[in-house]
Amino acid sequence: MIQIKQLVKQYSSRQGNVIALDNVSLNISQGSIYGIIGLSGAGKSTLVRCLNLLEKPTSGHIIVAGQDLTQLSGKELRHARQNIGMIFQHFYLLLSRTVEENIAFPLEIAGVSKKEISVRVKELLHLVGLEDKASVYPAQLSGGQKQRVGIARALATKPQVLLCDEATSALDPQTTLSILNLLRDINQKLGLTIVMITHEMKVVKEICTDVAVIHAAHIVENGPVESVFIKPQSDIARQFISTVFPNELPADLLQELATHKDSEIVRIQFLGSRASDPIITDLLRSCDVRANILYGSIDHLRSTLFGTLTIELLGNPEQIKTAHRYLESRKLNVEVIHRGL
Ligand SMILES: Nc1ncnc2c1ncn2[C@@H]1O[C@H](COP(=O)(O)OP(=O)(O)OP(=O)(O)O)[C@@H](O)[C@H]1O
Repeated sequence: MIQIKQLVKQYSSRQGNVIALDNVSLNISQGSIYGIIGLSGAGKSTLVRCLNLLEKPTSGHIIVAGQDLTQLSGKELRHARQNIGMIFQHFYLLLSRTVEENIAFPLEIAGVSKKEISVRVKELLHLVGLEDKASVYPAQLSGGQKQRVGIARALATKPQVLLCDEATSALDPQTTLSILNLLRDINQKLGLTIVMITHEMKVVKEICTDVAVIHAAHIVENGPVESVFIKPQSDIARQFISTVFPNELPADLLQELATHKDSEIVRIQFLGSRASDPIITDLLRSCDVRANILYGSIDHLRSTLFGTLTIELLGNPEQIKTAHRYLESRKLNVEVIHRGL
């Protein structure tokens, strides 16, 4: 649905040139919820603004639904943008207009008839659960309700793509979850492609199907969320994952464990139904090793269970090797944290 090809964005200022995006390429498939995560200054906002050409790329191509936006004239671009809705951290609602007038705004600009606008606004109010707020002003709404209006307004022209720039960053955790659930429902109901720009891994964990990690103007890794969580390739991805699945052992415990002989500390990760398997009992029954459980957690990655278990395997090198082979035969991801053989 969206292809980003060799995108470069350079800003020039008195202090010199800043390369905000350096040769960024990504494919975002139709119907996905694609998270783009990075620290402050990584280039996320620049990327999302380039996606609908609010920011003109220095070079590269943005292809949305087969159309290269970088090649369009002003008029063609305005038309193409109707296919790309956008919501923002600070909502940007028109304060002098009621909820229904805010939602109607893009339809008025698109020249839709009053009768059609009225029907469409009712549908949208229903979609975001704000039927009873049609005539109130933004000042009378909570943050979550304001974002619902933002979503309804963004969907007014029936876009195929919704860009979300830190859409839940101004909301409390409970409201964040309700907005994320709404976005997931809309993605499923309408087959909408959603791009979520965020600095919070919990957003990715809750609803994204795919994720790209952006760092210092580069995409450092990307792929289906499960693959990135199970086998992160970069330190920055590992750091983000540890904010939602903490798995670090206390340093003093690690130091003490490091003095053990004939021991290996491993982290085992499992997805889906494997999370409920009695792995440790099976391991101890099948292999002649002892196991010391150090840390375990289990939570959801979207709707799939994702578990982490850190254990110390105790035995001679041959016994530990056999234990590894056994865990691998169970299709578990095993990472060695320390080897004291
Ligand atoms: N208009 C501009 N002029 C000059 N430099 C800019 C401009 N906009 C962004 N930058 C620089 O480009 C880099 C990327 O900024 P960007 O706002 O895209 O990052 P971000 O990941 O969205 O960060 P944040 O989460 O803090 O908004 C930063 O070094 C920033 O200082």
